[in-house]
Amino acid sequence: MSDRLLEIKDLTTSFRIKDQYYAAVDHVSLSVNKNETLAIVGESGSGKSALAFSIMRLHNRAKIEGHIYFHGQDIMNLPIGKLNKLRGNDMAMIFQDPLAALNPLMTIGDQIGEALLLHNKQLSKQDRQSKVVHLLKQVGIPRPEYTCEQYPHQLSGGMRQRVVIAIAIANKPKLLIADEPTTALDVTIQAQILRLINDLKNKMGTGVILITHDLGVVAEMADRVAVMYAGQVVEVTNVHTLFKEPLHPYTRSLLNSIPSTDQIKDKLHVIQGIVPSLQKMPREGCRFSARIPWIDKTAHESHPELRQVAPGHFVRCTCYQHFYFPDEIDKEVTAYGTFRG
Ligand SMILES: Nc1ncnc2c1ncn2[C@@H]1O[C@H](COP(=O)(O)OP(=O)(O)OP(=O)(O)O)[C@@H](O)[C@H]1O
Repeated sequence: MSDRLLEIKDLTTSFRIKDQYYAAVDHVSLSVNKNETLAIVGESGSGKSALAFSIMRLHNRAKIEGHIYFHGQDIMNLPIGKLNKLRGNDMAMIFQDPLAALNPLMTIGDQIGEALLLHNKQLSKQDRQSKVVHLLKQVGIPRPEYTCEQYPHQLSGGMRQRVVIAIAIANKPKLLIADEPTTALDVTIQAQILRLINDLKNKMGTGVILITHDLGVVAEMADRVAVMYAGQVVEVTNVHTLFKEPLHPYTRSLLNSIPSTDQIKDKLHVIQGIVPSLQKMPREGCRFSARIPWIDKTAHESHPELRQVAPGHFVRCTCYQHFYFPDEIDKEVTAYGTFRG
């Protein structure tokens, strides 16, 4: 049997602004296997959350085109009843904002209990209660029986996020999408939550899509990484290659902008500019070219596609073959009195 759990083909998600639709996710194709963590990285506005919401089919106003195969079945046209059964059961999502994900009028115990009932309607009240307590313990809540009786507003941000995670993992989903799951948490809790997601993956064979800004988390958790920029995937490879031999200028810029202890850097690289807004996003040519203006225009393709450059390693646009950082020139100028042309 195939290990392929999720296959996204040519997915485009567009939002309507005034009278026009603009693609926030632009022809994205990606896959996730069982027992695999695919990290999705990229700056704010690159389309990571829009992609996650599209996979869960949670956008109600966006136009979504393409295919999403879950266990080989295209779920794009699944009726809402079947889709609801899939969500929260086989596919679950941990949202960035825990407060928005919880019902303010229900106790924590009832909310987790409701998620459990979705999977097993026959579950007795007693079994439900003990499973809720077990889940709360799993996510590191110190007094689970007490927390069961509390409402979301009575918990700290970190505690609420742990409850959201308890709900997401309640039915041992086959696919877990975690959108910045630990941003709101302090480092010790963060490590605990990440371990929990890893345990779920290793013990249950869960496929995980992990959206994060934190490349340290990527290094620790991911098997493969997809780098997104301006709605497109610009590089996909395994985690080892991503850190050792990144190719796309954007990936290299992201990696070069993080502090490192094992490499002495004169100064961290700052990526010039910002991800353009949907309306201002260039729709032709290399979308990253405006942020690396020192690279000759001829280095970019006019219709850059994601191409395989080594087994399992995909890169968009040939500009990676000509890319260098400006301070590399500075150093050469100082050292040799020459300018690389
Ligand atoms: N409902 C919406 N209506 C209009 N534009 C939207 C909507 N949701 C997202 N966008 C736009 O789509 C683009 C991608 O947003 P998205 O939230 O997916 O980025 P992201 O990479 O997840 O960023 P972050 O890391 O900040 O969450 C942005 O330009 C954003 O403003």
